[in-house]
Amino acid sequence: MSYKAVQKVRVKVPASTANLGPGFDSLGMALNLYAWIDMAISEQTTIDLIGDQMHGIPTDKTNLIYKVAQMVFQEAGVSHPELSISMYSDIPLTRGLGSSASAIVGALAGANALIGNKLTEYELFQIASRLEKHPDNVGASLFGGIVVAFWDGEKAESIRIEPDPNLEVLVAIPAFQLATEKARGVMPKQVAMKDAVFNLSHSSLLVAALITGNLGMIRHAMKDALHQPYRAPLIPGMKTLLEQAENHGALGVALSGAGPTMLALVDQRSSRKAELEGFLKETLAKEGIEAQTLWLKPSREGVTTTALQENDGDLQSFVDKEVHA
Ligand SMILES: Nc1ncnc2c1ncn2[C@@H]1O[C@H](COP(=O)(O)OP(=O)(O)OP(=O)(O)O)[C@@H](O)[C@H]1O
Ligand SMILES: N[C@@H](CCO)C(=O)O
Repeated sequence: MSYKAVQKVRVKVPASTANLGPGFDSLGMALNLYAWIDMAISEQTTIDLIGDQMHGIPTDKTNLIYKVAQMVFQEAGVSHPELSISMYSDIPLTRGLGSSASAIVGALAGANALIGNKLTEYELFQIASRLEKHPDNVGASLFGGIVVAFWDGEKAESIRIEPDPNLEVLVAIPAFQLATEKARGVMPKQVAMKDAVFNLSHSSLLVAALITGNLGMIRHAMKDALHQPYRAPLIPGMKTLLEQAENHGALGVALSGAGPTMLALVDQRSSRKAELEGFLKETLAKEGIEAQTLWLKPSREGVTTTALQENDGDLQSFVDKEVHA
């Protein structure tokens, strides 16, 4: 991490999947699907959103990235009211792949780089958790790998786990959006003790399986009684996928974050990948849901920043040359 203030910075931030089934609001994994943000201190604020992914995102000072950057400056006791911001993202919005967390973490890291990293990663994690109100997506986007975390309303703590090298991730991204707020709204305010114990034991077992590389245990551990049963009616086909994907080659299956994306963990050595992908797509199609499938890997790296020089190209040309190369 650089401690020298820079004029212009390029941020690369990974997508993330939260919960991994039983770890509601406490487990997250960074994925190798990325967003990029260029940020510079400027005379006048401009916000340039590149690509098809960003429909509906404001381009004035109400923009989340602008607002989060200002929080960093305020926390560090500096004033930079005008910023030039460009963003490009391959992370679909409002689908359960942590788009809001990527925007928050990207903005925190970018603004912090512009002021010579005055805030620590731990401080950024506190701000990010406060903003998202849960630490799972932001922890994964910030630290990379698999993150086990809590946020108690005041502070967040986390430990990062190195993902097993054989872990691969298949996501099925439905063509409709589901806001986290809506998917949290269907959950009960109180849960039965037996469901709490169910999740404690399964989440703990899942963490142990991920740490020890016991991939065969994932099918037993990746079960949830706290949020998926309530969210299933919002995603037709989800119940069938949860019940049957393991019979088609998945190590385990879960709703990704607040959905609607469905996620399967897969051993990359599996010979049944095509079968699993077909099963996910066909199950959703039977319910009239068109879904895009993507094969991903855990992203070992969290958010990174690179100082840009005057003559470095803009984000659009970087995306054309490097991302879509
Ligand atoms: N680059 C961005 N700039 C500004 N706002 C963004 C950006 N990306 C996401 N958002 C905001 O975050 C909202 C999506 O957040 P939401 O928590 O509902 O879904 P998600 O983060 O994609 O999924 P999940 O949290 O379930 O993984 C968008 O509707 C938008 O308001
Ligand atoms: N843990 C969160 C992730 C979505 O932002 C949830 O499931 O609501």
